[in-house]
Amino acid sequence: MFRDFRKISPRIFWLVTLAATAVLLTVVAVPQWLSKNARLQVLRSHVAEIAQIAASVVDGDLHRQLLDPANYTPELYERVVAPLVRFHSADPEIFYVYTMVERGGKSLFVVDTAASSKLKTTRRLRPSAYMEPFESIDVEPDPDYLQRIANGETYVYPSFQRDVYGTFLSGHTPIYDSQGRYSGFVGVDFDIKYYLALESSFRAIFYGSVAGAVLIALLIGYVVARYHYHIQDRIDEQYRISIRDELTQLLNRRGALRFSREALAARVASYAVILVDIDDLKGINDLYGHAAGDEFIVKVADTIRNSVREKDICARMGGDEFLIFATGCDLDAATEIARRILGKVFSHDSNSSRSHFGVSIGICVSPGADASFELLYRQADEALYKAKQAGRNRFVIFDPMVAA
Ligand SMILES: Nc1nc2c(ncn2[C@@H]2O[C@H](COP(=O)(O)OP(=O)(O)OP(=O)(O)O)[C@@H](O)[C@H]2O)c(=O)[nH]1
Repeated sequence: MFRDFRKISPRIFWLVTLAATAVLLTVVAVPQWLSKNARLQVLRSHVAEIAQIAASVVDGDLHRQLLDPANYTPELYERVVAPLVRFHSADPEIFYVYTMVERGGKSLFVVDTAASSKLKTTRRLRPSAYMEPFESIDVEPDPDYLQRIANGETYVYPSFQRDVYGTFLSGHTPIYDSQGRYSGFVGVDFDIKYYLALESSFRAIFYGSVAGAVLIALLIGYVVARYHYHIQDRIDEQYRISIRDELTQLLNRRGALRFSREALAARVASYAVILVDIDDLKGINDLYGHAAGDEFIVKVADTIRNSVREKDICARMGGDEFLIFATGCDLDAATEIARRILGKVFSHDSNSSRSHFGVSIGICVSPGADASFELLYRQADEALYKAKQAGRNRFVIFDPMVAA
């Protein structure tokens, strides 16, 4: 039973498994990829909202004053950063919270909550100094982003960016003073580890789906390969039946023709066709019954099979006629086969109305590789006819001189 389960067509198994894997992985991976992007967009919206809330707690007038280094005092710095520190302490998932101003196309840090001793965080943060220039490592994806912020847009990077402080998804929102004038902007940074932690459960789902897809593909491959094997096995079986004679299990006429032509294609030095015909089978049937006739047919078939080499083709061509098609068989060898068969099947018939149980044989040997099956068969049949004419229970070799 277990062995039976292993009967599959290996080539079909791998082909179908690979095709099913490709289809299923596409079905699994494309939505996963799309939803991963969608989740990043959700995170970007979240970062934008946090940046907007952070901007709303900053006193725009004080921040505007601090933009001029001439106004800088530690007290003013503390007053500007204090509400952001409270905000940041309330949401420790945010990595950095700071404000900036643009000077000559570059961003400079103004205040940074990391610089305050009042910030409640467990992280080790690296504070930026007042008016320290911002250095990005990655290329800015949107070179006009400072302009867009100045125009009132909340700008969130398309994806995570590396700078000298780490790898962050950053959002920036403009700050306005009480007269509605643009007065720098707030920045909030979310660390990539925060994102990876959020993504870890989705990654587990992704790998689970991929493993599931591969398993299903293997199962589909197995079922199809098993079915293919089963169908092929049945076709082979039908073919085996279609070229065999049921009674004797020798090849039938169709099988004999096919294998003889294959043997002729090998173009060996000589071929022999030996036709064996039962003597007076009608008499055996009439006197002893059809079953006895069958029994004698089977006996002749077994004798023929045991009198030739394994590679020689043996067939029952019709009711009482048999064919031996032997490759690389000269006249001496063909004659020896005929003698052997005659000796083994002959016996006297005790009933006086019949003389014997036996066969007659016609032999035709073709020297050379250019033999034609039809011609050899016809000539062997002529020789067989002569054997019958001469009194049966004998073999006759086809003689081209006599035939001519
Ligand atoms: N028992 C049996 N008889 C068959 C079978 N096939 C054909 N026969 C019979 O074999 C006989 C062949 O008759 P013929 O061709 O005249 O040949 P024969 O009686 O053997 O006489 P000769 O060949 O001239 O010696 C017929 O009576 C068929 O009915 C079979 O499968 N089983």
